[in-house]
Amino acid sequence: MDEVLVAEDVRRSYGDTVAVDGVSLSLGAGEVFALVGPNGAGKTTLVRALTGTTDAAGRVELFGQSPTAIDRARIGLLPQDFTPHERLTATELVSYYAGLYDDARSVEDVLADVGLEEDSDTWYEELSGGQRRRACVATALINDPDLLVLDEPTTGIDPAGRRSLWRLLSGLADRGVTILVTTHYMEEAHRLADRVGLLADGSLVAVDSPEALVAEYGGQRTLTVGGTFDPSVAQTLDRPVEVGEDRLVVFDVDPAEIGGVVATLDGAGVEYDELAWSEPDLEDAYLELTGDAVGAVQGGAGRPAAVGGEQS
Ligand SMILES: Nc1ncnc2c1ncn2[C@@H]1O[C@H](COP(=O)(O)OP(=O)(O)OP(=O)(O)O)[C@@H](O)[C@H]1O
Repeated sequence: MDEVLVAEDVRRSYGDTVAVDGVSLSLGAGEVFALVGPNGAGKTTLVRALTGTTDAAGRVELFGQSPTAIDRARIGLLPQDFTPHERLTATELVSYYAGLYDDARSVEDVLADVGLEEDSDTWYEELSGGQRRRACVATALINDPDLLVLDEPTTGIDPAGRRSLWRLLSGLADRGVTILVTTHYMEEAHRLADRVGLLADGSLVAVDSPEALVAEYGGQRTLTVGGTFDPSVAQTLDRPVEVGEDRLVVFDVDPAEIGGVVATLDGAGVEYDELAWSEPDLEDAYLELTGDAVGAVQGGAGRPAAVGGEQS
C-alpha cells in the first residue's frame, strides 16, 4: 500500500497542556481512517499537526513531503471551527475556494455532491446548521484532493444527510482518495472507516478495524432476562451469569444459543418478564478503552439491541 500520510512521534503542547503526546500513524492510498476520542483528547490538534496548520514536534510527511511544502491542491481540509462569512451564498463560498486552485471542480457539481443544489443561492446565515456544515464540506472537496482531512464533518447534519455524506466519502475512497475524519459518532466511524484510531489524553491507545476493536474490547454477547431470580438459577443454566435485582444477565450467548437458554429456563420453571439479546458495538469498545462508564452496561456487555416477547 502506498503511504500517503506518515507521522512519527508527533507531539504538541500548549503551555503545560500536552495535547498530542507522541502519535505515530501511517495511512495508505484510498484508506478511510476515523479518529475518535473524548472531548479534549487532542483530535483537532493532531489533525492540525498532520496538515501543517500548527507547529508540532516529530515527523509528518504527506505524499513524501513536509505538510508545509506539499502542493495544497492535493489536500482538502475542513477545520472543526470553520466559520465562513455569513453573507456569502453557498455558491459564492465554494466559488471563492474554487478560485484558489488552477484546476478546481465545478462548483455546481460539488454543491450537488453535498446535497445543496436547491440552496446554492441561500446566504450562509440562512442555511440550517446541517446545511452550513455541508457547505463547509464542499469547500474541502472543490480541489478534488488526493487526501481529505475532515474534522467532525457531520456534526449537526441529520441522519439522512450524514448517510449521504458517507456514501460520497466511500465513493471517493474507492477512487483512491485517502480520508482522515474525526468524529464523535461511533456508527459513523464503524460504517465509514477501514481503521479507527482511539485517541485518549493525546495518545493513540488503539488502532484497528472497527470489527477487530469490537471483538477485542467490546465485551460479550449477552442475553438479559427481566424478572426476579433466585441465585440458584446460575446452577440451572451452568453458564456465566450475573443475577441482579430485576434481571439476569447471561454472558457469551450466540444467537443460535438463545433458544437453548430459554428452553433451560422454561424447563426449570423459571418465570421471567422479557428477553433482550445484545451484542457489543464500537461504542462499547470506546467506553471500555476510555474508561468512560457513562452509558456502559456493567460487566462489559453490550447494550440491548433487540427485545424479545414476553413469556406467556
Ligand atoms: N489553542 C489552544 N490553546 C491552549 N490549549 C489548547 C488549544 N487548543 C487545544 N488546546 C488544549 O489541547 C487539548 C486538546 O484539545 P483538542 O481541541 O485538540 O481536543 P479534541 O479531541 O479535538 O476535542 P473535541 O472533541 O472537544 O473537539 C485540550 O486540553 C485543549 O484544551
